[in-house]
Amino acid sequence: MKVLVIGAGNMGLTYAEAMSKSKLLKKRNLMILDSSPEKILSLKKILHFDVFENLEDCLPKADLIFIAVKPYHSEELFAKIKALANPGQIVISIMAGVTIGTMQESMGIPKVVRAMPNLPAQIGKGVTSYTASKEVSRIELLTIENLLDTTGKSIHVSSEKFIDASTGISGSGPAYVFYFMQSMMEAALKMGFSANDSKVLVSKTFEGAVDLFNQSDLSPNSWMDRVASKGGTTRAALDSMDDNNVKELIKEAAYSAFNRAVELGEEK
Ligand SMILES: NC(=O)C1=CN([C@@H]2O[C@H](COP(=O)(O)OP(=O)(O)OC[C@H]3O[C@@H](n4cnc5c(N)ncnc54)[C@H](OP(=O)(O)O)[C@@H]3O)[C@@H](O)[C@H]2O)C=CC1
Ligand SMILES: O=C(O)[C@@H]1CCC=N1
Repeated sequence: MKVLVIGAGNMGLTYAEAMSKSKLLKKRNLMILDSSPEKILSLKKILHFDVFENLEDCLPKADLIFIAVKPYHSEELFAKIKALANPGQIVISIMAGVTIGTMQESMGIPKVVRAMPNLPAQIGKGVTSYTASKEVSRIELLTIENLLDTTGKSIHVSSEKFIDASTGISGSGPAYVFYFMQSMMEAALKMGFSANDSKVLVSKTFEGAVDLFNQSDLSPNSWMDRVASKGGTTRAALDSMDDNNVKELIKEAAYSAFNRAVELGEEK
């Protein structure tokens, strides 16, 4: 099986590295294409895969086409792919919003998988949701799941609605965590800690809390109760967040990302 990754950015390069290093692909079965000349130069220094500058030279050889460009680059790319593709090829797209129907029609390829990964894929700790058009067979889907798992954990979802929804939870989610971290680091700096101490205090707090959560069946609410003493400091902070409606605002933010994913699909 030959895989072509289109778009060597944050996500495309991450998947190219992970898939080419896994035992799933034989040597030299990973091709990568990017439109930026500087990126091509740096990619050529990486030895796990073959680098291409023109679609004509690589697309016809691919069994699986992994699309990792920004949604606003997709329309132009699809038209070029359509001229070279054959209907037996399989497309996996990680683009936010762009629907399976649009991809089938614009590329003339019936077998399409839509997936939504997240940035921790870069360190093998990503989570990816995926769903497929009915033309993709069970065996093909199993192979694709194994490829997605090279960057972490994947979950199959029953419809594209859940791809847009997981964009609002896990796809964009790392940025919400960084937002919270940034806010806490700014508070620590204001309290007089050095930049380095602020970073250590905040990052270790996140790491420890997530590890605790993962090692038990307790809900986040139960863990909050274990930290908060009656009339104590944590309760003062949690009450302040509740008074300011922070939980509702976070839910609203996740819905904004979900809605934006749906909107991106409608813009096509
Ligand atoms: N970043 C994230 O955390 C996540 C991103 N995604 C999705 O992944 C996709 C990629 O995002 P990300 O990796 O951050 O984006 P990047 O901008 O980092 O990477 C995209 C790359 O594709 C290149 N490119 C653009 N058009 C073409 C083309 N026609 N042929 C070949 N290469 C092309 C770009 O080149 P140039 O820079 O010259 O335009 C760039 O190098 C997006 O659709 C996004 O929705 C999904 C989940 C998480
Ligand atoms: O912000 C975006 O549109 C992409 C999709 C999920 C994460 N980044």
